[in-house]
Amino acid sequence: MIRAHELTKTYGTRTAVHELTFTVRPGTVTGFLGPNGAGKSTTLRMVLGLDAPTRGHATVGGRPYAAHPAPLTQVGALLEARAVHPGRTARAHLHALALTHGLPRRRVAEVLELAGLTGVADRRVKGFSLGMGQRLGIASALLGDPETLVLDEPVNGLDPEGVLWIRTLLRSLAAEGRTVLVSSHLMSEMALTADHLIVIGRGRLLADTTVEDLVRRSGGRTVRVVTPRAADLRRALLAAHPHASVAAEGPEELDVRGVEAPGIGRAAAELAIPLYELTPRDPSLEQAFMDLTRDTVEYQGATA
Ligand SMILES: Nc1ncnc2c1ncn2[C@@H]1O[C@H](COP(=O)(O)OP(=O)(O)OP(=O)(O)O)[C@@H](O)[C@H]1O
Repeated sequence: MIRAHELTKTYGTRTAVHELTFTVRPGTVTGFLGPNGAGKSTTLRMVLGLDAPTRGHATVGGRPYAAHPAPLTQVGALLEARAVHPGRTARAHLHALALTHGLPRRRVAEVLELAGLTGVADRRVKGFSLGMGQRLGIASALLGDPETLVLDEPVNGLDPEGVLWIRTLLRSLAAEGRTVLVSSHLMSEMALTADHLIVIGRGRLLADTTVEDLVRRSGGRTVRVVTPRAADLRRALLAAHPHASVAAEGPEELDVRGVEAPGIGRAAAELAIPLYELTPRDPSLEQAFMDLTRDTVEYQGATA
């Protein structure tokens, strides 16, 4: 379990994290989401005792990270910055880590296997691709068989196979009852990996909820309709369903909210209006995320 209570970090006059309070529960993957510069890394660094909060506090397994006698067996962490000696092999790096933390040597072979690095274990880390480096970071995080995992942008630089591997790994670690907190700026990735989401923007909490709830809040399902008589169908739908919203997306295209596909089909049939397409659409989670964080994005592009 991770708890943050009114966690705040200021740099001079700039507030990077503002009174964040949240709980990350065991047995689930919790996604920590926010646009670039939202304060995710700063928050994770405070949770891991690498940055001192200006105010507030965070605990992991009931104590501040630094108060654990053997932190690596409590919390495994992958942060964006890699601190691996480039001249060392992956195996040597993990051995050194195991040795300094009093962990059994046999664990090294286990985590190399778990991270899919057995075949390259005796190569020097400086020759590793970004994806192999991420795998080594995750192997290091798992070395102490920790109850809690904190991973900052773990899928960065991974190929699709690597992304799938991380997703499956995180879900199985959570299924074993561990606490898994994973940050990302990619909503689509989190939707496939996380059960629960904590969303921040400009250092403030924007949502602490499930993926389904976020979809519901973003307005629910719509139906795309393509018909040569869009204007007639729009009038008929609005007359029969005054609370529906029917937006013209083009001369032959409607976006209907508040009437399900069968209702639209029946209304069209009654007026003998031909339908070329009737497609229920779930709101894109990416859209839900953008709606939520729109006002907090630091660097907006022309299309934002
Ligand atoms: N050491 C520092 N000194 C001054 N400002 C900092 C420092 N570290 C972070 N910040 C600022 O704090 C804010 C939050 O940064 P942080 O790296 O935590 O965001 P993030 O959500 O992890 O972003 P990204 O997805 O881009 O990694 C940013 O505006 C950043 O410029």
